[in-house]
Amino acid sequence: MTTWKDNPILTIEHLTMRFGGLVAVDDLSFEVGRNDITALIGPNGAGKTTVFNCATGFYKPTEGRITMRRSNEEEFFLEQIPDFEIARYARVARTFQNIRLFAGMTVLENLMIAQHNKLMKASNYSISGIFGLKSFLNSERNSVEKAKAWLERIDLIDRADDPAADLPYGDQRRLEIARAMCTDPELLCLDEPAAGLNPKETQELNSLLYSIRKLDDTAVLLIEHDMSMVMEISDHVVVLDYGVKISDGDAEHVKNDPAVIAAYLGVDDEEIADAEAEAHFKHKEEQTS
Ligand SMILES: Nc1ncnc2c1ncn2[C@@H]1O[C@H](COP(=O)(O)OP(=O)(O)OP(=O)(O)O)[C@@H](O)[C@H]1O
Repeated sequence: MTTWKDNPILTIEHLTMRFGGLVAVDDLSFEVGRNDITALIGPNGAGKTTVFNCATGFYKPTEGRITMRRSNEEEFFLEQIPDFEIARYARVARTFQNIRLFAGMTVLENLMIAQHNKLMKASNYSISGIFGLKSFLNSERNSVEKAKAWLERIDLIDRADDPAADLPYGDQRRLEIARAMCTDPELLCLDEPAAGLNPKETQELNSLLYSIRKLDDTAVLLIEHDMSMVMEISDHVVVLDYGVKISDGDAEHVKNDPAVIAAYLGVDDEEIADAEAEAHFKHKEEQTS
């Protein structure tokens, strides 16, 4: 079995991001495996979204290197290139914490618009599309087919012509992922994909992520607070606290790492149990006095 160290698609080295006096990410290094689902976890404000924003061109890091290695062996230093090049050439796609579908467009149109760049190229960036240029028509047909195939996969083909805003929340989340997948990414970055989902929707999301890893050769990097989901689906987990990496390994390793337990709870279970017993005792004493 290969690991993230043997075959990384993304390598983050000494990444630091400062906002004035605040160090949001502090000398962070880790790898994302090409065949893995990798989770970036940590308490609120740990710096997870800042890492995503640096890797996808929304922020220019203060220091550090972020190397994306495509399957054709091309390398891109993501900290140096603009966000549209990261998506188009380095093939990194992302979703955000809040849903960003085009609510008034149909479900199918949302997947078509993700393929806009390809269609523009086929039209030679001119009005050739209007005159029915063959290359444009072929490209348009392929885009519709791809969009429909994704709707089949996420079980929304029957809702293709409905406005995206009419879908239940869990379906909107999966549609966003399908939209990102329509850009043919090699690395898919998902910011809290399970937030707000019920257990059934979380299971549907997990199946989708497993299938993306297996069928699409796309690595998945996700930020998530739902620990049971993270521990179930992740091959690799990286834990941040106050911008610093405190643990890095498989789910089993991270789950049992005292540094992680302390970061999430502040204190260990025994101390919590003792404190609860003491509070209970005091309460009883107050009642009897
Ligand atoms: N644009 C910004 N300007 C100033 N401070 C920022 C900016 N973006 C993030 N921060 C700060 O950087 C720190 C890390 O924030 P970040 O959003 O990356 O954390 P997070 O781990 O994603 O948190 P959460 O789980 O709550 O989403 C926080 O203290 C946050 O306030």
